[in-house]
Amino acid sequence: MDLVKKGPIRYEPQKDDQPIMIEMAGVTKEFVKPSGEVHTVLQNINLQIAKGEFCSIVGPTGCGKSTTLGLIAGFEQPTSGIVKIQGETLRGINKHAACVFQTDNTFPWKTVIDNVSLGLRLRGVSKSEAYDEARVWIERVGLKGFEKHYPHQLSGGMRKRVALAQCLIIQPQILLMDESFSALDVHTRSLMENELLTIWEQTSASVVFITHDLEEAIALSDRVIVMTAGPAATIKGDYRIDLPRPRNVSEIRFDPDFMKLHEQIWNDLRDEVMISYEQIYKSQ
Ligand SMILES: Nc1ncnc2c1ncn2[C@@H]1O[C@H](COP(=O)(O)OP(=O)(O)OP(=O)(O)O)[C@@H](O)[C@H]1O
Repeated sequence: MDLVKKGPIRYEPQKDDQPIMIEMAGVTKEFVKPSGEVHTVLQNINLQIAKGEFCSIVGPTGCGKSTTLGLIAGFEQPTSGIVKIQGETLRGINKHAACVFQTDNTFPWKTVIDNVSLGLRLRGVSKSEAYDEARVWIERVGLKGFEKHYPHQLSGGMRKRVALAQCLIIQPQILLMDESFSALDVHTRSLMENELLTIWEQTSASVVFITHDLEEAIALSDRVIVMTAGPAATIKGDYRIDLPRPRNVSEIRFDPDFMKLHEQIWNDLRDEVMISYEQIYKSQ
């Protein structure tokens, strides 16, 4: 199985029959430290993600995964290079994208139905219509009966479902997920991963999923991108995950092809993790 592309090339979508949704062309991102020193986080990132593609990004801690997501969301602007969404240069916030972070996106003073319907209300949809649509999404994420509950009355997994419904109700073309399930216990996490796949398969959303967990990345994705250790991180490998769908994330881990992919990608990732550890050790 020769699934990896390496070297200074443009990383193209695996769903090559679909139009490009996200493009990063020659993207470099620098931050200026309080000392005035320039810190280059990302260096010349070239990446294309197709419509409907599920793409995970893995890499050592601090390499710039969240920064990459922030650039696609439009929270950050590239220092050089371009981010394009559906062929248009992104200026300001990406209106096609919704984000699910590690911490809850829910508003604690709003009920589940008010949290979930909020995105539609902000787009001018009437309360009754927004509530009707919210009920559909609340049921879809398995929270029927909890419409009137407040976030503090729910478990962490249930709050994550609210956050997902809150994002998905606006039918985003891009779903950006930053370690979204990492705070969940292992059982809730696999349930949520399977539910995410079921919902995603019914949409044409492109997903960019950041995780530290390589198994999670392989189990969910069409494609896993490995980043190098920073500073000036770049893309080291781009792996096609040609495992059959629909997938059960708990079962797919025992597939021999999964294990082979895991070994191959981990070989790449491990070297970067070791470089990152050395850097942290030397800086102490
Ligand atoms: N707004 C900012 N100002 C200055 N430096 C920043 C800013 N945002 C991120 N950085 C720096 O950029 C680097 C990459 O951070 P980022 O959060 O993107 O990495 P990451 O790969 O997501 O990390 P982790 O895996 O630990 O979550 C870090 O050195 C971080 O300190």
